[in-house]
Amino acid sequence: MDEKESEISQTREIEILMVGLDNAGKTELLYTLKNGHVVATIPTIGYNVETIEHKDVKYTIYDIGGLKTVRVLRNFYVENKQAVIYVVDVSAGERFEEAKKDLHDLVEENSSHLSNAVFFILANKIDLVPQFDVHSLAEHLGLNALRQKWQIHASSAVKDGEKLFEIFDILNKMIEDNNNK
Ligand SMILES: Nc1nc2c(ncn2[C@@H]2O[C@H](COP(=O)(O)OP(=O)(O)OP(=O)(O)O)[C@@H](O)[C@H]2O)c(=O)[nH]1
Ligand SMILES: [Mg+2]
Repeated sequence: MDEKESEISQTREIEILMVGLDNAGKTELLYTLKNGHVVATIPTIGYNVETIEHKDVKYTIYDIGGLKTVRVLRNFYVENKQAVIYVVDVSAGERFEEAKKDLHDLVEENSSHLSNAVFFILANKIDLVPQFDVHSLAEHLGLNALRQKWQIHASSAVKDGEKLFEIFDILNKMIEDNNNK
């Protein structure tokens, strides 16, 4: 790698939209990643944005409040996002249908901006239901209907600690593969 190339790779930036229903655990995930420890959260009325550096890549994450009245805000932040992290509370099975509709609404309402984004579905709060089958969530959410690349992974924003950084490694690879397709 010559000097110029290495300069470019060091300043790589990835913008991520993080969405999902209220109480899914988005803000907990964001600040556990940012601060390295669990924080007390309150429902997000608006959004949070943080930049986190990991292995020479800067990830800027827009965490949009999921309450019904707040979530429309996301439509103002979809531009230039290479990835969407869609967070689902796996302990709230009664809300899977609502999450499915919400996810597909997001994609339909922003089809041009998100046409080349990758989708990272986080089956969060897995610590509360450790036996939960993540693949069944893919079916509940109708992920096979998505035209974009997607993956689904389990997480616990309160228990996983440093392991959460794997999200970035997987996302990075997904984005690279997507750009080279
Ligand atoms: N047990 C457990 N609790 C979690 C997990 N992630 C988040 N929580 C808790 O769930 C509650 C809601 O988390 P938030 O991060 O505020 O949820 P949110 O998705 O940002 O919600 P909105 O801001 O309303 O959209 C908080 O009490 C968190 O501590 C998890 O993985 N496991
Ligand atoms: Mg929040």
